Amino acid sequence: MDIRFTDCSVSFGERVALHPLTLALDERRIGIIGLNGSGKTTFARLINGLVKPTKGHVIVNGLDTVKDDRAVLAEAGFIFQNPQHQLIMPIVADDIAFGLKNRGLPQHEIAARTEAALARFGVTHLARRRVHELSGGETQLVAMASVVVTGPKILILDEPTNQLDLRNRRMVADTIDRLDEDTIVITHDLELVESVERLLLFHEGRLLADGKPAETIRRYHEVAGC
Ligand SMILES: Nc1ncnc2c1ncn2[C@@H]1O[C@H](COP(=O)(O)OP(=O)(O)OP(=O)(O)O)[C@@H](O)[C@H]1O
Repeated sequence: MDIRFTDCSVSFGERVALHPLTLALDERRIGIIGLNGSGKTTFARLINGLVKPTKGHVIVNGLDTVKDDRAVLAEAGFIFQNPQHQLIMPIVADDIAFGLKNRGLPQHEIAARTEAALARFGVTHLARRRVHELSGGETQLVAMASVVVTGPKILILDEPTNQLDLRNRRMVADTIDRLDEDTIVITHDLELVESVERLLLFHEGRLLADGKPAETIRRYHEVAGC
């Protein structure tokens, strides 16, 4: 990935969610940690243009998140903290096909790509299931398949193991590890980011640490006071 933040800040009314930040990200595996409300999600949403900078610019693989907003959405896929909210169609396979239909692809290509995405995430057996009947782990895998099928180069995952039991957590973590796409993972699950190439720590809307996981996690314990 090639993501550049230039003097970028975000305010919601009076509240500063992100203080001015200049930063370049070019690793394949990046993690983001920090206390609740520290600015992690705001930072991540800047990357695919869901949040626009109040000041400054964010450039993602050469695209400006304000000027090229549609192209940025295609470049960087976002899997939300509660992925059930991003599943739109009632049936799993239809949900995975939805983004492809929107792009006007021919039916045979939609069918082939949907099938490949189901297989890639190990959810072929769930193709005809209702999305609201899926377990937490299944929902996470289907949400990843629905985003990845459209071909983003970067995947942003917001707390992907939140609320998963030990087995589903392991399955989702292994799936993330094997992704070909570049990933940015926001999490409170420190095990999930202990082997990323670069780990960022946000605190009160500022980037407080940025480096190898062990050192960033040490700083996190310091600011958390435990
Ligand atoms: N749309 C919004 N409108 C107003 N304030 C917002 C909005 N989005 C975020 N904030 C505020 O910005 C700050 C940073 O929020 P953000 O969601 O980025 O934190 P976070 O580190 O992801 O938190 P968590 O771990 O709890 O998910 C918080 O004080 C939050 O209340």
